Amino acid sequence: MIIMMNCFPCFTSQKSRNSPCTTNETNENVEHDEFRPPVAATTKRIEERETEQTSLKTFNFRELATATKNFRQECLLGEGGFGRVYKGTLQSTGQLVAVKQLDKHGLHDQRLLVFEYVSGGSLQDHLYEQKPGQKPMDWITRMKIAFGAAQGLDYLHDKVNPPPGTCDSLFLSSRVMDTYGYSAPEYTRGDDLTVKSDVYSFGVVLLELITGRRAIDTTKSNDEQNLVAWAQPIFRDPKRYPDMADPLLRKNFSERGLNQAVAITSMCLQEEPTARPLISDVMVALSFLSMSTEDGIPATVPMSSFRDKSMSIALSRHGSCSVTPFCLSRKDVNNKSSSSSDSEDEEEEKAEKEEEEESIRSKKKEEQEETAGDSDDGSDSNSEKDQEEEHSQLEKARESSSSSSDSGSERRSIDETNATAQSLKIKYSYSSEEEDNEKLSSKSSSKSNEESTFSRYDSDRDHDDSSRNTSMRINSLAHEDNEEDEEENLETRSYRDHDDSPRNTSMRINSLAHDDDEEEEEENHETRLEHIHSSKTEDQSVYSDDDAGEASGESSLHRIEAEEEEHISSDHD
Ligand SMILES: Nc1ncnc2c1ncn2[C@@H]1O[C@H](COP(=O)(O)OP(=O)(O)OP(=O)(O)O)[C@@H](O)[C@H]1O
Repeated sequence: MIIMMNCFPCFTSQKSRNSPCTTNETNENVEHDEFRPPVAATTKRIEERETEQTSLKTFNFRELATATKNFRQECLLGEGGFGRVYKGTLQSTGQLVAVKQLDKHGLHDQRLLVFEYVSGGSLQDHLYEQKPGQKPMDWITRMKIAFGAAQGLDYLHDKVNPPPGTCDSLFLSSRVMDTYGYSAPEYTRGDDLTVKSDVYSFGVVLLELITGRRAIDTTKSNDEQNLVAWAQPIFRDPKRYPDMADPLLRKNFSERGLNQAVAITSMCLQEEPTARPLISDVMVALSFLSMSTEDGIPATVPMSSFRDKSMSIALSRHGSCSVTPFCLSRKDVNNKSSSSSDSEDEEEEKAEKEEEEESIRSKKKEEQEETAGDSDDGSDSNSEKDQEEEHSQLEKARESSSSSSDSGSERRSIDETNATAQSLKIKYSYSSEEEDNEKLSSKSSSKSNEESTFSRYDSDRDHDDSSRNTSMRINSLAHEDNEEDEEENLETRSYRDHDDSPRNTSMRINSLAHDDDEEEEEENHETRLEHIHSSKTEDQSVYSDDDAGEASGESSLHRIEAEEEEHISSDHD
């Protein structure tokens, strides 16, 4: 973490800067695409070694002094919060390095950190200090940089041994102090720093990329000097997201891509560390946002890509995930005018309403099951009573939702949304087309009179001839432990709910009718995702269940079972 945060603002370009400290310019063309662990140095160890886990290398002081010509002024690259950074050439290998000399007057002793030399300048140079005639950095490049940075942080959080957080606290605290504008609120509160503190700092960098504004800019008016403070009210008002974009982009980005990037940023910058996403999920989301597409609209993100479902739900609110009820298809996005936000608002309000309703139903079901467990008799009459209660609760939720949407101002904040999203656990299961069609047809006749969440998808299906439609249903579940039992209960409940229309707790997406292009793209994403997740455990691997279905050439039915934890519905109690 410590090392890589300093590497974030740097990336390579083909041309190198000439420096008297450069003795072997051919090394400038070192391949940087692939992430490699940083190199660290300390004067306390004189032997050079490689460990199996991290490939950490140590150097002796003499070697680094020679490389930097005894830390000569002409080798000075710049100075940061830690101290000065010198360019050097390792005599043994000829490799170019940047040697950061931690401030001698601080409490760091004589510590040096060694980085691969990055020849293209810093992110700040490219974002804020463009040379005359230099083109502003485009949207996709910004997303690629964010993706690369997330990969680096993911490596440090998940793969390096020892992971960040085991470093000595003195070092950590100095570093954080010097990165004012990037430090997480828990640091100011004096709380422990965790990997989620890094996620916050990453969020600040992401916000810089989106807005083209510095984390701290004292040249701006008081209320705009601190970037995060400036952005927080905007995070709560999605209509204003497009206003956040760097004006230098001249609106050359898809609105959906921007909305998703802002949504991710907003999650990273949550006040409460536990509400922030895992960097691995941020990385996956950015892997999609950084893909160039013909129409400039980012790919839809398969929900199963994420370890924590809060990310998929947050993205789905901005029209991304391919299997969520709230997302828009590419066709929909194309049909939307870039500035229109009314229909998006409606979509979001509808999604919020559905979420609230689902939450109430789920809670009710849990209670019903508990009651059924306590007493064997009288469950029918109880269930009727419960259903009446449920109905009235749903009505209340609808009323409050519609009154807030009428006022147009009482929008749920992103923070609240994320908190709700955070508590949703979603599981997937797949079955064959035959089986699914059977289930779907028996349900379709009893489809709720209630306004369908999935009407958009249904209509897509109606206009699509493809036999490879992907179907999905979302059902609410009360318990997580015994999946098989639940599966049966789920089906029973699901059918009963249809009979009880319009209080239909079973939500279905009958079609995510992909056109051929999207189908192809989906495949590409799957490949990429598999790559990203290759180091994850088997049960986290993506699409493992899908493979069987695809092998038989059948479309698969994705069933999402959403379980809401008790605290979600506490709002409605
Ligand atoms: N690996 C590197 N390759 C090339 N230049 C580098 C490298 N690391 C740092 N520099 C340059 O050295 C200067 C100081 O870097 P440093 O990392 O100390 O700055 P910073 O990111 O502002 O510091 P801090 O992390 O303490 O906030 C920067 O201008 C940066 O461009």
